[in-house]
Amino acid sequence: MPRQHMLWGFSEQRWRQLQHQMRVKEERIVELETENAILHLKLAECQERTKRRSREARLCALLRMRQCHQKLQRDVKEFRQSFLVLLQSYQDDFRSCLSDVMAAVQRTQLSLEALQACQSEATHLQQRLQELESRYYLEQQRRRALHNSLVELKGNIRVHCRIRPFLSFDNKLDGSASQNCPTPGEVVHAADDETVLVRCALPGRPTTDKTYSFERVYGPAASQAVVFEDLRPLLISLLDGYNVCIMAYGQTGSGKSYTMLGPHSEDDPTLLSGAREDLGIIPRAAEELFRYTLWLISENPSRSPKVDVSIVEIYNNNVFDLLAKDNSTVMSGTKFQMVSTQEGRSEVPRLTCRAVTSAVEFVGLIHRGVKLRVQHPTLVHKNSSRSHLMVTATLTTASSLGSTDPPGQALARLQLVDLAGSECAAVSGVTGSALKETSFINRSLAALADVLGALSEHRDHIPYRNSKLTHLLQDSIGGDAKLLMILCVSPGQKHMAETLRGLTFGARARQAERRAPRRRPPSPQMQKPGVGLAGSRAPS
Ligand SMILES: Nc1ncnc2c1ncn2[C@@H]1O[C@H](COP(=O)(O)OP(=O)(O)OP(=O)(O)O)[C@@H](O)[C@H]1O
Repeated sequence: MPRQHMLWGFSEQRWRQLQHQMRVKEERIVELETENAILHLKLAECQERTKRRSREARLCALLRMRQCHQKLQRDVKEFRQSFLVLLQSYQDDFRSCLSDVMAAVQRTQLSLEALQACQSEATHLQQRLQELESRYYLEQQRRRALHNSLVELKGNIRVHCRIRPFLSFDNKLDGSASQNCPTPGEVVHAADDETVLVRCALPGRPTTDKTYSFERVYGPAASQAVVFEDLRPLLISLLDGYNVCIMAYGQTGSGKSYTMLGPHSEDDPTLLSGAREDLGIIPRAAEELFRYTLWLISENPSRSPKVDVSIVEIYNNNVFDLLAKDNSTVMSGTKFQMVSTQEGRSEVPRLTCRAVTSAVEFVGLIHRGVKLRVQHPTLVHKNSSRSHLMVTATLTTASSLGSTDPPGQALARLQLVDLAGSECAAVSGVTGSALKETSFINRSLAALADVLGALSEHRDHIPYRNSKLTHLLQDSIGGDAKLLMILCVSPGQKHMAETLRGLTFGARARQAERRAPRRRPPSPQMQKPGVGLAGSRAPS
């Protein structure tokens, strides 16, 4: 080496120095290699640790995943179970709903069948109804014909006789009581429902019995209701288009006003306030008339039946409009002339005619009219009516819009008449102007007797125009109009002469028959079924 280093020019020292340095370097290399080995070792350890940790982490993750999986499995299982339960309940619900629906469908099916059965039944019933309606119409025609034949058989002019009770004023007048009578002084009796018996006992002569027959005879105990019930069927003729007249005839104090109106006096007219059972024919007929109008409306609402009322009194052969009269001055009312229309009807032009909508309103008008009626006290009784009272109710149909009926068609007329008393001036004790009244009364009643006589003899000329009374009654006591006369009779001996006259008058009147029906031809509207009064079924 020394040679070498000498060759290269290094000194020994330098050589040594380099050698030292080399050794140091080698040592350092060893050191570094050791360190490197250590580091390698550490690295290997780290790597090992890292591997182990990552393995552990993976294991943990796997474990967690497994746990999750297991939990999920459990959840799925639970969910499945609850789903199954739910499904089961849904299925149950569905089954029950299905059975409900099926039941409902079945029920609907049954209902449908029932409905179809009902529909066919309804169709059948409708056909039946139509059949019945046409049969009803035919029956209705027959009923009308039968009812009319019945009324005609009984007589278009009928007489009912009513014997009033023996009253205190009869006693005062009657000094000549018959010993043969059950009640002293009472000589007129109802022998039966159709016969009046008058026991005639004249001084110095043997007692003789006279009998008179009428369609109906009422004794003193007969109530107002019984009297009305017997004439009610006659009012039904109004519905068939016939004019009807009900009049009370009889001597002064025999009970005409009582029968027609009810008990009343000038100071206390109980027409409105009196007991129901005391009501006379006029208020009862008013109720009946409105019962008919209600019934007509129920049959055919488009017909709107209407009732117009006029009230007149015939005093001294003059016609006075009681609805136009001034309350304070009794005789200040207008006198009316009568005319005959082209159709031959008797009418009083400009007569007040009030439309009434109820029986109460109707009776209210009569109440007002009756208060204005002329009355004078007579020896027989203090409230003697000195005029004929005539209440006329005209039934019309005021057809409403759309109805086929002609508007305002007059269908029938009801006349209710309370005649003034027939009397013998000597018995009633009237003088002066009252005597003149008596003469007018008797003359008009004689004219009535003439008309009835002419009718009974079937004369061609009926003297309606001989008095205002008969002229006004022309439409009600001729042709096919129905007249019912209530012959009122006092039972006392004192009135016997007048009673016998009245009974003879009544017996003659009942023979008054028309020769052949002269009914005015029914209007087209009256021929239709269910239209107009003629086509109506009479209420029971
Ligand atoms: N059936 C009867 N029951 C009870 N009282 C009666 C009956 N009929 C009449 N009267 C009574 O007899 C009296 C006379 O009756 P009403 O006034 O009715 O007679 P009238 O015939 O109308 O008389 P006039 O013609 O004079 O007016 C009255 O007091 C009345 O109350």
